[in-house]
Amino acid sequence: MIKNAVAVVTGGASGLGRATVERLAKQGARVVMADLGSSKGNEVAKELGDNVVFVPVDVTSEKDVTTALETAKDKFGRLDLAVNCAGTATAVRTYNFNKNAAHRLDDFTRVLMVNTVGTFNVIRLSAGLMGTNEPNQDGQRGVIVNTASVAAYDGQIGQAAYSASKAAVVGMTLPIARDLSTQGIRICTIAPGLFNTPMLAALPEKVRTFLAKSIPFPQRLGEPSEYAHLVQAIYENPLMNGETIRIDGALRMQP
Ligand SMILES: NC(=O)C1=CN([C@@H]2O[C@H](COP(=O)(O)OP(=O)(O)OC[C@H]3O[C@@H](n4cnc5c(N)ncnc54)[C@H](O)[C@@H]3O)[C@@H](O)[C@H]2O)C=CC1
Ligand SMILES: C[C@]12CCC(=O)C=C1CC[C@@H]1[C@@H]2[C@@H](O)C[C@@]2(C)[C@H]1CC[C@]2(O)C(=O)C=O
Repeated sequence: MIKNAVAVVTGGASGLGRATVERLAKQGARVVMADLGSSKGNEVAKELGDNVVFVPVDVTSEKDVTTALETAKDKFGRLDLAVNCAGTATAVRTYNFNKNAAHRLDDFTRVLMVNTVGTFNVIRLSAGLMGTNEPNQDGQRGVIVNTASVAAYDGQIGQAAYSASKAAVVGMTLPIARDLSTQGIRICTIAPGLFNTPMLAALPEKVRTFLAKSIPFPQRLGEPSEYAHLVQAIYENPLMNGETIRIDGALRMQP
């Protein structure tokens, strides 16, 4: 049960992460919201009350993530759930033949650093803290939930970096489940389709309507609360482990 659990949610100040923090806090969990110092983390944490603490974190930094985990331990006594929502996207073709310009290598690296390396950084450090928990009657010590994307499977034009970064998250899920099984730590990845968050709000209305029309059913963008619902379901179902779950209204993205 999520009540009284202690969670860390990266990217928790916006979109899917924020909805997750809200849902967990409403259900009686205590949450460390980890997001960039430049995010709205402080404001959002104040809105959500005493069971939510904001810690400025860049997920690619060992020091920052360690500070967030120490906050979970010092303030709430333990860590039961880590949710990786921090992420960034880009839309650049591999080669722009009109401008004779190749995809910048540092753009590719930046997306991989945040989405892939940042996710792994949080997983490896969270696992250490969860490993110190007393196991429950099933032998479980903790749960980790990652966020990939349907772009891991059907990436669109301009999505080489983003799709590669998310496919890596899908790829690491099973081996990590195997690595952490000895300590009773489960890990699953969610692959969202198209969700109504600031990441998509940046696209023109016409593009968003076009994208939503490509979803078989329901033919609309997903609500962040629907993602948060799945995080809770994964936490509460002891047999879910090592798997990536699409939540996408049967969407298969076109080129
Ligand atoms: N919105 C959508 O349709 C979809 C989103 N996703 C993924 O879901 C996750 C959440 O996305 P949204 O909520 O839509 O985006 P968002 O842009 O609303 O939220 C992302 C959050 O991550 C934070 N962040 C970015 N870089 C960070 C870093 N280095 N360290 C710590 N925090 C960092 C941002 O400050 C922001 O608060 C991302 O991983 C995204 O790739 C996947 C599929 C679909
Ligand atoms: C590539 C997309 C769609 C077309 C466009 O005009 C701009 C884009 C940049 C952001 C991309 C867009 C689409 O591919 C869906 C994703 C990949 C979006 C970033 C997050 C996104 O919603 C996702 O992860 C979907 O699974």
